[in-house]
Parts: sequence; C-alpha cells; structure tokens
Amino acid sequence: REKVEMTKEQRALMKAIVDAYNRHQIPQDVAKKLLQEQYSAEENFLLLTEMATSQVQVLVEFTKNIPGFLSLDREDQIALLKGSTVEAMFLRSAQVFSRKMPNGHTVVLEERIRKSGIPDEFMTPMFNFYKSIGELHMVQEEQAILTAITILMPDRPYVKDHQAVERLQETMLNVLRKLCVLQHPQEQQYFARLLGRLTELRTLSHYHAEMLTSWKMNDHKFTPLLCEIWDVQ
Ligand SMILES: O=C(c1ccccc1)c1ccc(-c2nc3ccccc3n2[C@H](C(=O)NC2CCCCC2)C2CCCCC2)cc1
Repeated sequence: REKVEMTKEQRALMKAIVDAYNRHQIPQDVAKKLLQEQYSAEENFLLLTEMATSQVQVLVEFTKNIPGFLSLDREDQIALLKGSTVEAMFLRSAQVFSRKMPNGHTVVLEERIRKSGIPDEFMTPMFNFYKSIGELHMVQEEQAILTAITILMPDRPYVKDHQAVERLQETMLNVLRKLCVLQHPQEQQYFARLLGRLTELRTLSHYHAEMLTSWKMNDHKFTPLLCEIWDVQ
C-alpha cells in the first residue's frame, strides 16, 4: 500500500488543534465529582448546567484557535458555534465516560448517570453512543480534530458561506484521514467508522431540549447562555 505521510502544513495544523484542545480542558473533573457520591436530580441538573456553561466558554476559545475560523464571516462563526455546542458536549461527555479508570469506576459512573435525573428513554441511545466512542480507543489528536470537524459542519442552520466552511472542514478531514491510517494501520475502515459516530452524535443531540425539560425534577433553571444555546425556556 502507498506510504501515507503528513505534509509539514498538516502536522503544524494538527499541532495547533491539539494544543488548543489540551489548553482548554474543563476546569474540574466532573467524573471525579460524580464518583464521590450520588447527588439528587436537582444537584445533578445544577452540575450539568455549570459544566455545560463552562464547556461552551472552553469551546469558544478552542474554536478561535482553529486556523481559518476567525477569517470566516462573523455571523457564520456564531452559527457554527451555536449549531455544534450540544454535539461537542455529548462528544466530550463520551470521551470523559470512555477514559481509562480504575476497575469498577466506569460501572459506578454509569450507575450515577443512570440515576442523575435524565429521563429513562434517553439512557439507551446515550450509553450506546458513549460505548461506541469508547470502542474506537481514539487518541487525543483524533478527539481534537473530530471536535474541530463537528464545529466546521457546513450544513448548520443559518450558515451563509457554505463553501468557506466546507474548505476548512475538508482540510481537517484530510488530516484526520491520514492520522487514522497512521494510528490504526490494522483497521482499514477506522476513518469511516469515526465519521459514522458524527451521524449518531447528531441524532442523539436532537433530543437535547427534551432531555433537559423532562429532567426528573420541577422548575428547570438555565443560565442565560444556555437558554440561548439550548433553545430552552
Ligand atoms: O441530558 C443531557 C444533555 C445533553 C445535551 C444538551 C442538554 C442536556 C446530558 C448531558 C451530559 C451528560 C453527561 N454524560 C456524561 C458522561 C461522563 C461524565 C459526565 C457526563 N455527563 C454530565 C456532564 O457533566 N457532562 C460534562 C462532561 C464534560 C463536558 C461538559 C459536560 C453529567 C452532569 C451531572 C449528571 C450526570 C451527567 C448526560 C446527559
């Protein structure tokens, strides 16, 4: 088979994305918190809104470091962020869930999430997604570039200059394709499987407003930022 090599530019692009991804980690580790004790539905909802609010801020910083993003039309930048934050949150949650943890911790974490207040009908699709992400054993470069690809989705609502976004996304896809061949030489279709997860992610994210409003408690309070991003209230 032909020798797959990344160009100098592709290596520089990947380094920029991974550095930005690692720089903007979520402040405190939510998994550690959840492993400490089982919180009430109200406490969990508050924890989610706090985590999600800080994750949106982290995502904005990460996105500003995607080469070319700041040269896009301003309104398109907003449309891309608004359209991808829920998916990025599920993707990051899946990565948190699939992280290597001491024996039995993942079981406890799953238990805590199952009893967190999320409506039962969303548990199966959500955990199916988390487990399918876990099975891929993504390296952090793949996680970072996959997040960038999710943000640079040309068909988000209200995006005007489709082509400009498509060009940026295509550059990322080319890097990811080579990275997958280099990191998973045994698995021919690894790249295709990775992109298939984005379809599953989009389906899962359709339910987010309902997941929130039917969280097992009354009086769901959101921060102004989340009202804007989550189409709730
Ligand atoms: O219903 C959800 C939803 C999804 C999209 C939009 C709106 C609501 C919806 C949203 C996240 C998770 C979710 N799956 C997780 C997997 C592993 C560990 C934590 C996880 N979480 C939540 C969480 O804090 N996620 C962080 C992860 C870092 C990045 C910001 C988000 C907690 C919140 C406390 C209660 C239990 C789950 C589970 C469910």
